[in-house]
Amino acid sequence: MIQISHLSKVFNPGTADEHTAIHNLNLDVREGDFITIIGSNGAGKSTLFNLISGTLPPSRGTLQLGERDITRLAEHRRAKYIGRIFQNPTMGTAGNMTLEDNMMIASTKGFKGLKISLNEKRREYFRSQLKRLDMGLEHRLKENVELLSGGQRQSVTLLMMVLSQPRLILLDEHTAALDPRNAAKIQDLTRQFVSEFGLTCMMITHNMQHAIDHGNRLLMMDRGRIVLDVDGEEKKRLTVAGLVERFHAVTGTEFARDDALLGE
Ligand SMILES: Nc1ncnc2c1ncn2[C@@H]1O[C@H](COP(=O)(O)OP(=O)(O)OP(=O)(O)O)[C@@H](O)[C@H]1O
Repeated sequence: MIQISHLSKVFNPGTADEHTAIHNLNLDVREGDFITIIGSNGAGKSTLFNLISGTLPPSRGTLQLGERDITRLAEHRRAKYIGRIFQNPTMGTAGNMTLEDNMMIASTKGFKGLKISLNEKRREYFRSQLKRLDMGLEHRLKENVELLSGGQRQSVTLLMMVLSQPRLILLDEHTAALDPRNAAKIQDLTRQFVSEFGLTCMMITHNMQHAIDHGNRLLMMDRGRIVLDVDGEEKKRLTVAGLVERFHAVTGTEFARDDALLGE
């Protein structure tokens, strides 16, 4: 579905600050894959997402989405196919606009959508979708999104993303800024949407247990490389202790993130 070949990213090339954040990385994401990604600090996880979404151009290598080479495709044009949710719950929605206008923009992919009719039929559709979140938001269509809590806002972002039907969804620690109850709620919704809509999804998490509990495939990154790629039955058998051990075995270093082990 998405094929990443010999992808490299070098920051500040030719200077004293030169740093290779992604090293000759190869990855074939299959249709319907739900991939969780863990890695030590600075492993290159967000840089990989920046390269996939087109936020950054690669130094070398190619990205192919289906039959199409998207290596040089501008970020805003990729956005139709590749959706991304960030840690910060305020980033996925426009706070000073109403919930229904936010949903209208997402469902029609652009501001011009507002000129199309936001009629009662559409409102009813938005209400029925918002009900899925089980947060009572179906009664708050006319409220500005900035009035919602972080957890509610991130749920709306997730719902809007799913409804806009991108081919690939990138979740960049999308629950890390939420309190544990809301984080668990969003993780549950993520799991539910992925299976219900058959989404293809990549999720960065610092929580090893989440990485084990979610998805069908797990990648571990270290210093710009994928050092572990596990799926199927082997993934189901993973444990946090086992992952830490394997990280040590393949990299020769300790996993440098305490929060990953503490499950915070
Ligand atoms: N714009 C940039 N300019 C220079 N160096 C960068 C830039 N973006 C990232 N880096 C460096 O590239 C490396 C990988 O960073 P990245 O943010 O992708 O890691 P990460 O795995 O997401 O880490 P974390 O878990 O700490 O968020 C780091 O050493 C980082 O300092």
